[in-house]
Amino acid sequence: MKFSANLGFLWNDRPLPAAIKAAKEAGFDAVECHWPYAVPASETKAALDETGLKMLGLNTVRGNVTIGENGLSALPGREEEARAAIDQAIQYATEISAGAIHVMAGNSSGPRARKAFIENLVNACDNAGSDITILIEPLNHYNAPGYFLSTVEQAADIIREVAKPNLKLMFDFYHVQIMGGDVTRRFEAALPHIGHVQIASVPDRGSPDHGELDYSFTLRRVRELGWAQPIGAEYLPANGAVPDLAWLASFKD
Ligand SMILES: O=C(O)C(=O)[C@@H](O)CO
Ligand SMILES: [Mg+2]
Repeated sequence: MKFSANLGFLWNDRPLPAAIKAAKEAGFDAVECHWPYAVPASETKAALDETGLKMLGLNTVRGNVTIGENGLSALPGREEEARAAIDQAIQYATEISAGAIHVMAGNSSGPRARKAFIENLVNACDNAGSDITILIEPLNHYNAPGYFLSTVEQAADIIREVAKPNLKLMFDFYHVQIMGGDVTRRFEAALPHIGHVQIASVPDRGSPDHGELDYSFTLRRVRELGWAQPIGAEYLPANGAVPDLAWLASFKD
């Protein structure tokens, strides 16, 4: 299997270009991040070019994080800000040839929120073009209480309704296990919609070699089902930002 280092959590104690180089030295096949915007895209691109790693994805900004905002795209009345966040992400992703943008929904619920989310996703898919995948990710209700999107089934409904070929599901096993479990069957059912896969141990969101999910089984099944893209290692290192990587050698090709 191939793995992508999620630099939102791994090596997040250093500037993004240095984190990209650390991921390369550690043997990752790709990288992904959360919010790279403080670093000029030219600097991120230079590190990607130097290491030969691809940036698989980045997120749209969350809004006012000091009051707990967690995305803008499913917030009725905030359409202008949501569009600006999507435009910003598309521009950055284009400059660094990133593969995907995770459009963050935000904390909301109900039909007006759904309508706003769908309209923003249509706009994101149309403006991103065919080289950039737009991702939506269900988040669990412990880490993201009140988040608009919490299950893969809800996300699949939205993907069907938006009906754009470049809209896909971010299937994060950590969140999916917490929100109902049965992860292997649900992965298989969602497979046609999946655009990226992420992992972490449950419930502590640590390295994927412990906890209630057995990734040596789960990832074997993921591979048997034909998934060949790098899997995002999105976990919280046990001792700060430098990750424990014993798991990587045992899971990698
Ligand atoms: O929290 C996650 O899981 C993610 O993948 C992030 O991109 C959302 O902040
Ligand atoms: Mg995730």
